[in-house]
Amino acid sequence: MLTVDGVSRSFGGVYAVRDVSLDIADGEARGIIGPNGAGKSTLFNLITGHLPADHGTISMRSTPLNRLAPHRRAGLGMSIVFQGARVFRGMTVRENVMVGAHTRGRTGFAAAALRLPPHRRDEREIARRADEALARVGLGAWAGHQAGLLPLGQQRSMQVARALCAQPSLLLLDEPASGLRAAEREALAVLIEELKADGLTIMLIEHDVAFVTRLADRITVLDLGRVIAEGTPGEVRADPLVVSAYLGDAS
Ligand SMILES: Nc1ncnc2c1ncn2[C@@H]1O[C@H](COP(=O)(O)OP(=O)(O)OP(=O)(O)O)[C@@H](O)[C@H]1O
Repeated sequence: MLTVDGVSRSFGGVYAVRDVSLDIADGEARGIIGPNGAGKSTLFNLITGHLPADHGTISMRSTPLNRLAPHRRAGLGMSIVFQGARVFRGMTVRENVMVGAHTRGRTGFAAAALRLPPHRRDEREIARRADEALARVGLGAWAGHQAGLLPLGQQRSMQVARALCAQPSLLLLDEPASGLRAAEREALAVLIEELKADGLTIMLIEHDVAFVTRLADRITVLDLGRVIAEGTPGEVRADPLVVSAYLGDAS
């Protein structure tokens, strides 16, 4: 599905991501863990095209991505839920989700967010897709409600629906469980399991090792921008390098 080959990115001479290579199989759930500042979010931004790489190549289903802008990559089936993704609180849940489809539609994300006049036919189709995505994450009944009224856990599901509205084959989730209470985490974990069962390929950045261990087929561990370990959750947790760099007492 996705191949990252020797990718590096530095800021002011300091590597945020250094010579990282990954191969994500179709239908795989890949966890990305590592201490603060390890380069996890930067890696996602390199994959989505929100940041250009200094070196290396990224390809999706053998299509080289390096020269493609984020919306072109989205068009190839890649969708991201950013860390702390924005909720338009005064808009309805459906409208919040429709914003996601505009990354693939003719009208842009900004126009959607500002509610500029869209193309009508596009708009009907996008509303239909948004309702489908909302039903998929269990928020069908909330479509017409103001997004700001949703509890945090359901706002997170709404953001997943926003990403699903673009009909991705690869879904990137950057710390989707952060700030959620135990019951909300559990609901999100079940949703991610269901999406995986539907055949979606998933990349998941998460600090909560138990959460990522439960969901990931394989885990990649970053430290100081480099991959220091990769394997099944069991292999990674047993790796002495990982224990000293990251897991510490949590292992
Ligand atoms: N736009 C930027 N400008 C300058 N430095 C940056 C930028 N983005 C990231 N960095 C630096 O790159 C390194 C990696 O940051 P990144 O946010 O990718 O780590 P992370 O593993 O996602 O961390 P966290 O778990 O805290 O979210 C850090 O040292 C960070 O300060």
